[in-house]
Amino acid sequence: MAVVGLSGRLARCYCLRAVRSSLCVPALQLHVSKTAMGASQKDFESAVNQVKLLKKDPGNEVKLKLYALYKQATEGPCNTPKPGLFDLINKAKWDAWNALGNLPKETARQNYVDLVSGLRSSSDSSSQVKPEADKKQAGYETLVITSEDHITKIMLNRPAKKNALNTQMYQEIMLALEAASKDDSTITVFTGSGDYYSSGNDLTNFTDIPPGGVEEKAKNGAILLRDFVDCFIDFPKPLVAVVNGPAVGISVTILGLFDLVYASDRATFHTPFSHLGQTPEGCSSYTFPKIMGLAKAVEMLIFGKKLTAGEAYAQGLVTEVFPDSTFEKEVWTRLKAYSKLPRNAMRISKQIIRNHEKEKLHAINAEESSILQERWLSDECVNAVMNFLSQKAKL
Ligand SMILES: CCCC/C=C/CC(=O)SCCNC(=O)CCNC(=O)[C@H](O)C(C)(C)COP(=O)(O)OP(=O)(O)OC[C@H]1O[C@@H](n2cnc3c(N)ncnc32)[C@H](O)[C@@H]1OP(=O)(O)O
Repeated sequence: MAVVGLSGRLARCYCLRAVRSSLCVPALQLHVSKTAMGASQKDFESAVNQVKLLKKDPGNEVKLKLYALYKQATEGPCNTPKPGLFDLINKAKWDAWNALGNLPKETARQNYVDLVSGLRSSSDSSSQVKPEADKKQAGYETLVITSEDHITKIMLNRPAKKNALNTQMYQEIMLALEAASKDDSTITVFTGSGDYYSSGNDLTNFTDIPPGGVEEKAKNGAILLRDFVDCFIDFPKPLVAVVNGPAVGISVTILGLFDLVYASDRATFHTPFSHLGQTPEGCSSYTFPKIMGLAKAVEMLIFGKKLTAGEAYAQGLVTEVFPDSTFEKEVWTRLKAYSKLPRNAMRISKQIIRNHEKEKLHAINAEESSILQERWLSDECVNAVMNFLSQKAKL
């Protein structure tokens, strides 16, 4: 899939269209092996046909699962080369298949049959009221995604690395946002697992140099950054950050694109771009001065002043601060009440509030990404990253 080289927005549209079409019951485009024998094979073939007749689209997660089980059942364990980082669709499919490891073909066949049977019964009873059970969505490695009470919660889940955003996490977040924009939820919530909200960009992202060298690496990084931030600019539903602990770098800057930011009093907000030889992203060069005034934005974005939750609240970046001891309880009670508000009214209100700035934000995002592409090649940035990686420096 040719994502690289297309402009960010076009690439994202292309990519999301491709998710929808290429994951659309992929197993059905392949031939069923006629060599495997037995009743289970017959059930399997029948299940493959039944997928075509489902009344309701089962969603990308389930389609990925079906794809993986189909491949495992017909070809065995995944032994094809891993697609490139930016080949999002094929990588998602490869990851799903590869995650099945050495699952025997017979078991994969059976699991496929069971999954289709479950889908058929839920499809047949789709007019019934669905239970609001907390459901962890499969297929994500760096995120835990649950849907409950009309809230989709996207939890950054690399606590041992302080939820640093590696390339896979950026890509999974984009897929999760696309899915959340279409699901039944009324609001979408980001939070972190463990003691940090997020330590920002994973600095080891800079170490994996492609054959085209550091220039290609920087170019790919700028495309990824632009696509990632575009997803937040375009997200149609109310977006809430539940900032459970310290937040650094890009996890802070994109807060300017959120609709509500709730913070524990343990949270801090740090954008040490100059220290890292880098420059602001996430549209913060525009949103921060607008939110907090030029003087305070400069202190954060140029001089890297770390704000406490109370300071961030005083400057308008945070909606409300809660004591850490009661943070989860108070915030989720509030969000559950909000999630019962009429969905369309909230979505349309968000559009009215945000739409007239969208084009401007996309342009700012493009400019910030392209400036960073140059910065990542500078000695200032390379030295700062090397210092962190060689454990000579921390924030
Ligand atoms: C492609 C899009 C690019 C967009 C660009 C965005 C710009 C930014 O986001 S700039 C911000 C970058 N972030 C940092 O510079 C933070 C670096 N981390 C630290 O300074 C410290 O780890 C910390 C202050 C966040 C936490 O210190 P603490 O002593 O409490 O914990 P550690 O032992 O350092 O961390 C545990 C573990 O996690 C690893 N880690 C933490 N943050 C990052 C990170 N951002 N990138 C890579 N790895 C990180 C840390 O190395 C430790 O790993 P080990 O246990 O393996 O040693």
